Amino acid sequence: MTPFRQPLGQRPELLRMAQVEKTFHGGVIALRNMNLTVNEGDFVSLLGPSGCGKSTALKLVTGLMQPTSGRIDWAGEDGAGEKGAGDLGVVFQEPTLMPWARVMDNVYLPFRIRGVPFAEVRDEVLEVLRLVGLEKFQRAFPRELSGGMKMRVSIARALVTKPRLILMDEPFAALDEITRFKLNNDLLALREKIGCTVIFVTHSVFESVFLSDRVVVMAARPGRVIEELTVDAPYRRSEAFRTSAEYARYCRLASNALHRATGEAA
Ligand SMILES: Nc1ncnc2c1ncn2[C@@H]1O[C@H](COP(=O)(O)OP(=O)(O)OP(=O)(O)O)[C@@H](O)[C@H]1O
Repeated sequence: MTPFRQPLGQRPELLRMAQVEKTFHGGVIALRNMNLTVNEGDFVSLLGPSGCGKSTALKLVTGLMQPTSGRIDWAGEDGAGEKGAGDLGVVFQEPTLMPWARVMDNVYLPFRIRGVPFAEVRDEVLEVLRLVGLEKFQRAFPRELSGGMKMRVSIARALVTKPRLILMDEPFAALDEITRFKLNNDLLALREKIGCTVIFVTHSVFESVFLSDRVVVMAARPGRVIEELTVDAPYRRSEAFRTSAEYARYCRLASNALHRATGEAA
């Protein structure tokens, strides 16, 4: 059984942040005593007010930025291990595509960086484009695509290497509401097919509840986790879930937690 089909309490641990602190030059304490465990198959949203350190937490998980103190440990490593490039896929708010390259070449990029010839991974590139619904646009250039389509390319590029963990930093924040709903639905369908683990940063209570099985609420100054809400509603979630009393109840709980987080920061 893929881990995300297992009950939350029974999934193997993937990643643990323990008492992580990040202080930037100039003395800004972005995170202090940040504790978070992510298990294989989890869809975890980091929800919190602006400046509470959500993006900093993601950057620390990538290993491109180091904590000032505390530990970030990965299952199966002794704690000091470097992440293999195939272990992480990252999607940002801006799709950050190469404008001069066709869709298929943008998606091929993570392999090209590793020196893998296109012929060897052509099938993987086309398969992931099919999964995000863009197989007909494989030869298009980014300028020919809508904002939502560019984001799909960015997601395809993050998924093409089949990473253990996908990090998403407000990927849909710049999109209109209808496109955002559609991409939320499609992201869950993709997860259903691929079974990946996701850490998803968002400001949106509605988005976090719709997507996640765990909503982790953070407070600012200093940034840290203050509450966690388990969304115990079955996947695959549909429009019926989006309009259900159950969804409204979870949104109310998450919204109250966010108010407490903001109140703590005031
Ligand atoms: N490179 C940096 N140098 C100094 N301060 C920084 C740096 N990066 C982030 N910060 C500060 O650290 C704090 C946390 O920033 P971060 O971007 O992680 O928050 P966030 O929750 O993702 O915010 P938002 O939701 O607005 O994107 C903020 O006060 C920010 O100004």
